[in-house]
Amino acid sequence: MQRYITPYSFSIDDLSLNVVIYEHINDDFKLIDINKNALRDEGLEKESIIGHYITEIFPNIKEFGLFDALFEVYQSGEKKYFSFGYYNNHFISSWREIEIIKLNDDFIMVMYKNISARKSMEHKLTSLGIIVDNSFNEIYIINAKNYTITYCNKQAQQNIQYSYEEILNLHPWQIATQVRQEDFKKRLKINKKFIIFETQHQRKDGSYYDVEIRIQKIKIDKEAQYIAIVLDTSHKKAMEEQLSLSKEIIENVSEAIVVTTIDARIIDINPAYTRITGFKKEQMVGKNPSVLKSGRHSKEFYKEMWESLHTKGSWSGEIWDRKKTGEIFPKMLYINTIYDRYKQPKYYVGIFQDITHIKENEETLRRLAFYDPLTGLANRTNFESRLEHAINLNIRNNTSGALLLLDLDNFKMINDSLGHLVGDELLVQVAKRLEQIARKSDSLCRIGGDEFTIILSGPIELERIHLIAKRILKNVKEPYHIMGQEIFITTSMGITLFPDEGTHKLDVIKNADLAMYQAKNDKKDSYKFFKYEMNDRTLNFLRVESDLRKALNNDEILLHYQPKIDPYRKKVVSVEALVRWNHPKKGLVYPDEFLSIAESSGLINPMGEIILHKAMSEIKQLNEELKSQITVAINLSTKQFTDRNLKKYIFGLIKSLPFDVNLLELEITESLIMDNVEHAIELMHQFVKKGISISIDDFGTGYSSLNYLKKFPIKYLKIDRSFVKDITNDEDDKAIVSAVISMAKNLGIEVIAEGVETKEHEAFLMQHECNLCQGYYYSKPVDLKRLKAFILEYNQ
Ligand SMILES: Nc1nc2c(ncn2[C@@H]2O[C@H](COP(=O)(O)O[C@H]3[C@@H](O)[C@H](n4cnc5c(=O)[nH]c(N)nc54)O[C@@H]3COP(=O)(O)O)[C@@H](O)[C@H]2O)c(=O)[nH]1
Repeated sequence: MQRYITPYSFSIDDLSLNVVIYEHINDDFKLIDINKNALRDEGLEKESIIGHYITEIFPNIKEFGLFDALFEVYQSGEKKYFSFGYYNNHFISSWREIEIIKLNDDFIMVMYKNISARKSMEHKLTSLGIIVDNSFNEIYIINAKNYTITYCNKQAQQNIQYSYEEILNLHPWQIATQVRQEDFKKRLKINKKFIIFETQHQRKDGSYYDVEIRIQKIKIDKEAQYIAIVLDTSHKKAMEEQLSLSKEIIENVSEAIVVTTIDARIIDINPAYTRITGFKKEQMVGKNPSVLKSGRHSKEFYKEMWESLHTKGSWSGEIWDRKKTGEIFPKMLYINTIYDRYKQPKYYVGIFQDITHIKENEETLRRLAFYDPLTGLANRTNFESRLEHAINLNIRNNTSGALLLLDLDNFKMINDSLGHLVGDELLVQVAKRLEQIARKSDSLCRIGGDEFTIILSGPIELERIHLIAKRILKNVKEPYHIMGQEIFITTSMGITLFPDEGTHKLDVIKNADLAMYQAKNDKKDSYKFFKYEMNDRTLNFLRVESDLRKALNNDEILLHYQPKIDPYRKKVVSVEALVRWNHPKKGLVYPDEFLSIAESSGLINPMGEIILHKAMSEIKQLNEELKSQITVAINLSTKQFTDRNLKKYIFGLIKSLPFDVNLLELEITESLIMDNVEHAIELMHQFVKKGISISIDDFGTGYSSLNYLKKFPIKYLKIDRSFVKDITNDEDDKAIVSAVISMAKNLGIEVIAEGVETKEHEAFLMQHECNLCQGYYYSKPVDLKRLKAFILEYNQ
């Protein structure tokens, strides 16, 4: 008999809901009745559960809150609705929506429906919403009728930088701004499942990014909508561009590139690889790069390469390989390992360059560093190291070697007159002749313009050295036929023995140099053995002499002029020509450094002629330009004065230039006259007769003989600057200078004071009626241009 009473007049089996009746007994709920729907839904047999407690039927019932809910309703009598997820093994397997009603006595009615399907749909929709919202793609829903955007996800807002509300006010073509409105609509109208196209989206700030848009027509709530899924492809595009750039670079670089698997099978090569080796891609793919092996390297070489690849992941070095033609060539190879994402070696990439030309250049540079490009002989650097080696060898073997240093005589003249091409060819031919004389074990070098050396390796006897030296002189002076001309040249040679006369290369070279200069100065076309008497002073003398010889030909001799002043009229009346040497290496050289050498080597005569010619023509030009009558005083040295040609030369110049003889003054020293008084007086008279003035230079430093002075036809007497220097404070100098001035006056000789450096000097000299003054107080010796400027300013 049914003991519970439901609110319904019909049986619980007639209810469409699932119904279960429990009775509260012993703090548990015993299942009293269950309707058919519930049995079917739960898949239960009525007999197996009737009379069982709920905690027996659902052992984990307390976990779902149902037990507590039953108890609550039992105690309060109040109806209770709630839903719960029923789960097994922690997974919700089904959902129930429940109404619990207290019946009569201790009975409780539970009505419920299985809402799993609805719950699952709700869950799906929520998940989809989350997915859509959080998708990395921009997602838009567009109304198919008016093309307004009705939805966009977060990514869309983030990418185009508009707010959700702002986007809802936009049309798709206001975002994909490069697609015109009509085109956009046209594309959507094409009856396809979905359309895909690439364009760009414009952000709110006006900037663009690449996108791929997929649009599909769907129905939402029976309304036609477009769903647009937009993928930001800017990274992809950039990667594509990067890739295509990399590919382009690989295809076009001049370096060969080869990619191999880790077991060294070629998988790719670039066009430069084919260009360099001659092998095409199809011939190389699958092969081991070692097919190019030249056979030049040892097994150890390759072993080391692989070891480096395995331990360091890279190798680089020069390697010789073979081209398809069989030709062996050097290459600079860099191999690197490419690793996969698990840091495992995956490929090797080899990059190489054909360095044949670099090797050739290195060889050329090596040759240039050690060999003379014109003759192919060893150059100075090479010579010095060979000499050092030869000295050491002879020291070890207790033998003697010899160094022969040759300098061609008057080579410069040939070079200058016949041109450098002839000069070069002459050097080449001289080198060839010397090569024929030197033995294989001797070392022939060209150490400078026209300087050659031969190192005769020891042991060598003196007799043989003489023999070789004579052969050299003989062979060198044989005529040369160059560019249709017959040319003659001789050489001067210095010889020294080593280690006997020097154990250091520089000493040996210096000795040979000294001997060579000696040969050149004594008699060209000769050789000289070094002697210890040839010391540094000699060498300097010989060098200066040799350089001076060149200076005369090279127009290195020039003149400076120092004005002589009439202090009463404040006028430049005369100038003294003072020689200077514009040395190609040392710059301006003063007479103290070269005059005595010029004198003792006899070069003073040709140099004196240059000075006379320059001084007279330059002052003639100056007088013409300034319309002046300035006298030029030219110094004459003893050797010049005794030169028979001097008079002829000066008279010749006066005539040929022509030069106003009244403006020419010759300065000679007392000592010059005293060397040969009769000749001097005779010559002076001849000059004076012609109209030339004579002045006595450095008066007071030599004989200062008044007796003689009376006999000399001189116009001026120059008081040496050593007396003038102290005239303002040295009583002796004061006395000497005033005496000389008055004495000269008595003899009708005018006085010029040298070394006037101060106003006081000038004042003293004027007080004693000195005629002319010369010195730094007015002007130092200056070049012609500055002299002109000085005269213009001073004579104003
Ligand atoms: N045979 C030739 N001898 C020449 C020629 N040119 C110059 N010389 C002689 O060389 C000596 C040195 O001359 P230089 O170095 O040119 O010196 C001259 C002046 O610079 C110097 N001088 C002139 N004024 C002063 C001064 O106020 N103070 C000072 N400390 N030095 C001064 O004196 C030299 C000129 O001397 P001098 O000839 O005696 O007037 C010198 O002996 C020259 O003669 C040449 O072409 N041929």
